Amino acid sequence: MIRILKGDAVSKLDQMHCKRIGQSSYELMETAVQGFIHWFEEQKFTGQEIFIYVGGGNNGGDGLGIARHLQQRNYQVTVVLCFNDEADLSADSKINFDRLPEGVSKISFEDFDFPSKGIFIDAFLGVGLKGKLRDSALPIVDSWNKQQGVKIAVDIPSGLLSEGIAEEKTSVACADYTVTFAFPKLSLLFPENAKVVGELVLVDIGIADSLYQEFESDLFYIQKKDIPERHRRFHRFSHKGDFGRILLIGGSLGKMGAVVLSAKSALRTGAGLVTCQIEESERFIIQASVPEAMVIGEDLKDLDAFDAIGVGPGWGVDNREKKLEFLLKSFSKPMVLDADALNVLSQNPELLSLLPKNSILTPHLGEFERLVGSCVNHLDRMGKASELSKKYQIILVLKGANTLISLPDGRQLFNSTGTHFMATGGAGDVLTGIITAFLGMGYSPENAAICGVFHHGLAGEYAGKIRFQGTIASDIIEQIPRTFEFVENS
Ligand SMILES: NC(=O)C1=CN([C@@H]2O[C@H](COP(=O)(O)OP(=O)(O)OC[C@H]3O[C@@H](n4cnc5c(N)ncnc54)[C@H](O)[C@@H]3O)[C@@H](O)[C@H]2O)[C@H](O)CC1
Ligand SMILES: [K+]
Repeated sequence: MIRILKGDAVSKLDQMHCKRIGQSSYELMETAVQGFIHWFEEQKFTGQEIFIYVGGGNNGGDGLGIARHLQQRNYQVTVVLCFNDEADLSADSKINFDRLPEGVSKISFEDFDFPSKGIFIDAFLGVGLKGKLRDSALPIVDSWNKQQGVKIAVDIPSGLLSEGIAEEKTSVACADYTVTFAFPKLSLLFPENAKVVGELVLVDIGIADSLYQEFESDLFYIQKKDIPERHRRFHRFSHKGDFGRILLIGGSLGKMGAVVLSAKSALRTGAGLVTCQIEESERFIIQASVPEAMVIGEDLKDLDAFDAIGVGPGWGVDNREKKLEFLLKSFSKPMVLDADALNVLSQNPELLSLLPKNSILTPHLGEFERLVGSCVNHLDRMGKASELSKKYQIILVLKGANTLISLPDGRQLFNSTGTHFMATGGAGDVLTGIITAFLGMGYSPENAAICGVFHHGLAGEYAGKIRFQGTIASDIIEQIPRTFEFVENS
């Protein structure tokens, strides 16, 4: 799994990589440029003029290389020079500046009349930005933000710090896409920055995973290649018991759909036997909509028969405190707590210390803040999530665009799958079903959380490609089986 590095570690990583494999820093820049071009061509943005804002550092160097490659592919390219003097260019940028073909138009920012439409590429400032934008840079960012057309940031939107938050008042060049190199810079993963980052694209520039291990960082980025090794293998003689007996506790009058969604998701993930514990009066709803699931209408006294328990979807909070306390005291294996189970915990924080070790809590931002108090921003949220995980030795899955998993040992993992089309009622209940199913199959809680968020996000992406903003939670469930095919076979 790649680590998310901070501060000067980024340039150190580049240097070590170049030294180890005998590559020059210019060749590394060229790899980054070619990765960008590969992605760009796949997008089929055709028939428009391209304007590339270039700064004096290596981010600008990337932009100049991109200009050369695009011109060679017959695009009409203009580079907007956002530096004072050629002499100020970094060494690698100078090479790309000198290699600009005749066909690329060059114009200095001062002489640049704003065109009305085009494709805009921001290679003004990258991770070399220090502190707040200088006044001299403000008009450049302002002009960028007034342009009309597709906007693509190279590595990071100009003006955004690698670990910073774009507050309302800070000046940042907003992008529709950010094509980042090697690993996502931390700030690209913050929900507060979503509107300036746009869609996040990661370009691999060939830095070995093993090199990342030499850097201290508790932050990681989960990708597809990290998943198959975490899957449990089953064999010809595996029976439904091997795939886990799970219990889902939830639902209340008018909110039975939540348990239905969790149960279906668990079954589509591969759970062997699913039992739903619900109010007796609502039994018919489950039996009619998920015939594969069993139903228990009274409180169970003996929970030992179950491999995993998921509690909370649609449960309601009235009179649940004693039930949750009983559950936490009677089941010693890690369990999944979501939705109203989390709300009951927030109202009765003394129950937190009863949580079985490595239990998985899956709050959305609102549920999380009810648990820990309000947070100033995502950095603050990350800190509080980590504290809670360590204090109670639990796994926190903070749901959002890049769902964050906090582990009891302090590691924090960002997920890479998902789409805004998943912002729909019931998507969280689906995740509960998936994670509980993985736990029941004998996955370690850490792997159940990692595989759970990855498959859930991927199923959402597939559903979103078919249903767009009409995506509903049931569409996500339908796509779960396909995610296994993709992860294992491609
Ligand atoms: N491994 C990789 O990810 C690779 C990244 N590459 C690209 O290189 C940049 C980082 O390049 P660097 O030269 O270190 O810095 P920048 O170009 O981002 O910025 C330097 C530029 O910024 C000016 N500046 C600094 N602070 C401010 C400020 N507060 N206000 C205004 N201007 C400021 C400074 O004067 C310089 O002119 C990385 O992002 C990638 O795009 C490589 O291509 C290879 C691999
Ligand atoms: K940039």
